Amino acid sequence: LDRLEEKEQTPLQEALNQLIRQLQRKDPSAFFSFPVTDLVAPGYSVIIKRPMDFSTIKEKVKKEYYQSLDEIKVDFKIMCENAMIYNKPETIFHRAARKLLHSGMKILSQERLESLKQSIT
Ligand SMILES: COc1ccc(C(=O)NC2CCC2)cc1-c1cc(C(C)=O)n2cccnc12
Repeated sequence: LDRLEEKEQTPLQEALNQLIRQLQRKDPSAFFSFPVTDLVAPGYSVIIKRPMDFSTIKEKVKKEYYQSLDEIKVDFKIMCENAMIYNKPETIFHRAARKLLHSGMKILSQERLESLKQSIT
């Protein structure tokens, strides 16, 4: 394939991107769409050792980093937990993270992932 042609998406990549779309709908303020910078969050890069956001997760899907549906759950949880570590409980970001984690765990539930796995094989 020459550089410009989009590579075909694998079934796993399609399923992962479908899950990410469902998860991002639960982040209407787009607080989790892009990496948090030290500009908007002073000291962030010192406090948070494993930054994660939806754009990074999508990049990892594109680079075929995830070998199974379950692996995206790890990065999704890190992304939400980072926000609950850095931001104080009463902030809009901490509250948004707790809500996103809760709804995301339903979207990424074992039974949901199991049935998606059937559709991939
Ligand atoms: C990609 O990150 C963001 C993008 C946009 C915004 C944003 O719209 N901020 C305005 C709402 C109050 C100012 C906030 C954030 C943001 C996310 C976060 C997270 C996820 O911790 N954050 C923490 C402290 C300050 N800002 C943020």
